[in-house]
Amino acid sequence: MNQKCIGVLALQGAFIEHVHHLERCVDKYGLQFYNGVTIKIITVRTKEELWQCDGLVIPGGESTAMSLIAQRTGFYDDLYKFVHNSQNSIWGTCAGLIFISEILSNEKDLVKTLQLLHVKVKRNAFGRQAQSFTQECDFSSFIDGCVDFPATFIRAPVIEEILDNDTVEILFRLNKPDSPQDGLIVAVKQNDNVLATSFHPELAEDDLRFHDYFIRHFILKI
Ligand SMILES: NC(=O)CC[C@H](N)C(=O)O
Repeated sequence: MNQKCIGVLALQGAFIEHVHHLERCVDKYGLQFYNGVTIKIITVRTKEELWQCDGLVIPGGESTAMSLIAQRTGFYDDLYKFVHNSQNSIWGTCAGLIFISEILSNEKDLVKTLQLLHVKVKRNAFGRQAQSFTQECDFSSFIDGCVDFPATFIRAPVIEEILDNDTVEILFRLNKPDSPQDGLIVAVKQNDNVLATSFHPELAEDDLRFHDYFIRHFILKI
């Protein structure tokens, strides 16, 4: 059977919102638009669940807690192996982005990252919870016609530096004229299997465009 399984890491954080968005993509677009491929969505807490997957979404939450739980439960090594296999597709959002990154520029000792994405990341780069915001972003350079995506940033990280320009491509820089945040890198991809966003597309109510993009381009490669 032509099936792909997408796991959402459920150790900690905002995983259920990703599950719901992915399930709604499957209900809405499904076989007809996904080249006849059946997509199965599962939550991942164990090695057995992980190794069934073709792709893994690592959600937002708290990267310190996520990495600690992964280490304490002995899951870190499997996660490391899984994400470093280029056959698998990985999407990190917010804390998930931090967890997959190679280097942190601040609070380094608090997170043991998976060292997958060749970038340097700054945690909590926009300040505290109170400085969280939602901004309409034009993603049409990589998602057809998507000129008005409501991207929510919650104690979000930014990508301070791309460490390998051959593999990492900047997808989006913040467009905030007259603000010190203008031009900050908040979405990248690495090769054709790793996606990372500072913001939370799973919190865009009734907007499935980002999850559909992940399924099409990273899981199905269409
Ligand atoms: N919304 C989020 O995922 C916040 C990330 C959190 N600030 C961290 O460092 O892990």
